Amino acid sequence: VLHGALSPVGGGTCSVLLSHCVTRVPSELLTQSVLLSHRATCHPRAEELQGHRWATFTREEICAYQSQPMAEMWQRCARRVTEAIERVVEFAKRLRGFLELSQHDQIVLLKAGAMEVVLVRMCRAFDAATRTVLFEGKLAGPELFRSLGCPELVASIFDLAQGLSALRCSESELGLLSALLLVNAGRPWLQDRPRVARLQGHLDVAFRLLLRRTRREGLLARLPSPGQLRALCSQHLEQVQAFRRLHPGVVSASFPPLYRELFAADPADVPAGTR
Ligand SMILES: O=C(C1CCS(=O)(=O)CC1)N1CC[C@](c2ccc(OCc3ccccc3)cc2)(S(=O)(=O)c2ccc(F)cc2)C1
Repeated sequence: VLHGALSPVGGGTCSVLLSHCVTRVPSELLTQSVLLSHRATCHPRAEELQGHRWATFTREEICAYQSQPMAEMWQRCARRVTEAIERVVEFAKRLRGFLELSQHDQIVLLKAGAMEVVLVRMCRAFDAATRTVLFEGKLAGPELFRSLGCPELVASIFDLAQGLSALRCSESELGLLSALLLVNAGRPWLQDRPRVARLQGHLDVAFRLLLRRTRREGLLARLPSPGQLRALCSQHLEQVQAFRRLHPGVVSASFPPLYRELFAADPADVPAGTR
């Protein structure tokens, strides 16, 4: 699925015409194109989030979610996170230099980093005052997700969103942070590590210059650590396995193919030659 989504045929990249800002230095051009790619692939858009006074779910609606079967709630979340990951794939395709990497390395970087970008992007849809997140059109607290049966994972997701929203990141900061979560030369299985490292270097310089320009250098020390993001993604994988043991067949029968490919690859799915 990921391979198909990356094929240039499926929606070409839009190389942003930055003709109107001839005075900018390369790193500011890069920052601007990352910001445009980020804004184009986040939903809802920043304006919609700020302007709108989102409603919270009523007690009855929360009870309805809490009494849904576990499999139904898992399917809902799997569908929504897959939609979010598809937008992250689109964001990656618009990142200058990403599509020039080998398909193999593009897939390696997305498999390792797409979920981390979704978790970082989540803080945009998070309301710190009420500790709620936008879910299916209204603001939901962790208790709404009770029927998932994984309270620690839900708590970790909310903690991360709470921590990130306290940093009050700008869309440019979130865009460059997301780009650096994807273009990470430290990921395992990369074929052309030096090439990824060069692209990562440009993004790192652009991020640092942005932070210096806006006097936000202190942000770097307060961002979630790679270990925290990795731990959350591992917790998610453990819970997917636990869910599959409780409900054999549901994931393969009714979860999105992209979700299955990323988080529930069956040994049986692996091409015979490499089993
Ligand atoms: O916020 C987003 C999107 C971020 C990218 S965007 O472009 O700004 C559109 C909005 N989210 C995408 C969907 C959401 C999501 C987040 C993490 C996640 O982790 C994997 C998982 C799978 C199954 C069970 C538990 C956890 C799954 C879905 S959600 O459903 O609202 C959800 C929320 C809290 C929670 F505790 C569980 C689910 C949050």
